[in-house]
Amino acid sequence: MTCDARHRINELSSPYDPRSPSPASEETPHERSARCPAAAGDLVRSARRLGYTGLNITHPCKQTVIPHLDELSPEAARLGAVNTVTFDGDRAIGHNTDWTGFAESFARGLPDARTRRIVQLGAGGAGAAVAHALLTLGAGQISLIDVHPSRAQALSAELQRRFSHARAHAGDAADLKELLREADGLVNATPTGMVAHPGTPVPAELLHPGLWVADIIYRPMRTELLAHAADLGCRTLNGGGMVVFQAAHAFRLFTGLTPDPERMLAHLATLVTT
Ligand SMILES: NC(=O)C1=CN([C@@H]2O[C@H](COP(=O)(O)OP(=O)(O)OC[C@H]3O[C@@H](n4cnc5c(N)ncnc54)[C@H](O)[C@@H]3O)[C@@H](O)[C@H]2O)C=CC1
Ligand SMILES: O=C1C[C@@](O)(C(=O)O)C[C@@H](O)[C@@H]1O
Repeated sequence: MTCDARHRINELSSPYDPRSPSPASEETPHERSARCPAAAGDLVRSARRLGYTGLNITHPCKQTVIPHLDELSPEAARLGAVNTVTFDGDRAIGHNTDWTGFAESFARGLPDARTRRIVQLGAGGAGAAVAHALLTLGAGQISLIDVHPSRAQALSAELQRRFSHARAHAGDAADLKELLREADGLVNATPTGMVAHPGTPVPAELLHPGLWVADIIYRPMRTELLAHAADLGCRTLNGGGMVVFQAAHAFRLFTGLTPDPERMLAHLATLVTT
């Protein structure tokens, strides 16, 4: 759930924090993002009281919401991140459909891609879900690179514990050229390339036609990285599939119904036109 949606819920229920110095509508974006994690528990309680069936949770609340839940699905517990909450009577249950969303998108979009060695940029929340999906699908080894090396090291240590020591390691940005030369695929799980953060996280000259390249950014669908990769003849996967399938899986949890992903993908294409 976005902060704006949360504001709407707060307007319907009692204010979540009477000590708040300024009404939500007057907050700066910085103030708003600073209070989001702290408000997660109040939000879950308000939504339950108002009769919501469930919620989607987004950055930066996917971890901070966990202490306010009664139960986690096994995968949400393993990942330590929740993007979907369902209510079952009085119980709030946390799920993670980011990783299943990426897994389904990857399996459909690059069905026979070699996954012996993969380089992944970005070891944040979405990066954790993507790496978990790739290793669950059978990837041999993932090299994680992040501008904050400690994040790549922490995620790699978690993946080693969850899968095996040999299947994840934290790489150094200085070794990117070498790592890509040996790799079957590259995944961008950083914000670099978004409309708000233009550019590419990998210089075009480091790409080669033997790589498949996946980007989880979906605004724009064709990032600079994907454009360079496609020009070289690489197989590419955009972020539209992940966002659609994580939503489809959440919808199934909320309603018990399986939505039509083709229709959702077509609809997304009309919404994201850049
Ligand atoms: N398709 C989808 O359904 C989804 C897509 N996303 C996309 O994934 C992006 C990342 O989201 P989160 O993981 O939640 O953000 P985050 O802020 O938790 O993690 C991003 C990570 O990337 C690192 N980073 C930034 N620039 C880098 C660079 N040039 N090279 C290496 N590392 C770099 C940061 O240090 C950080 O650790 C978002 O900006 C969004 O575009 C996120 C969630 C779902
Ligand atoms: O991170 C995201 C994106 C999202 O917040 C959205 O705005 O569509 C929905 C979340 O379920 C997902 O995990």
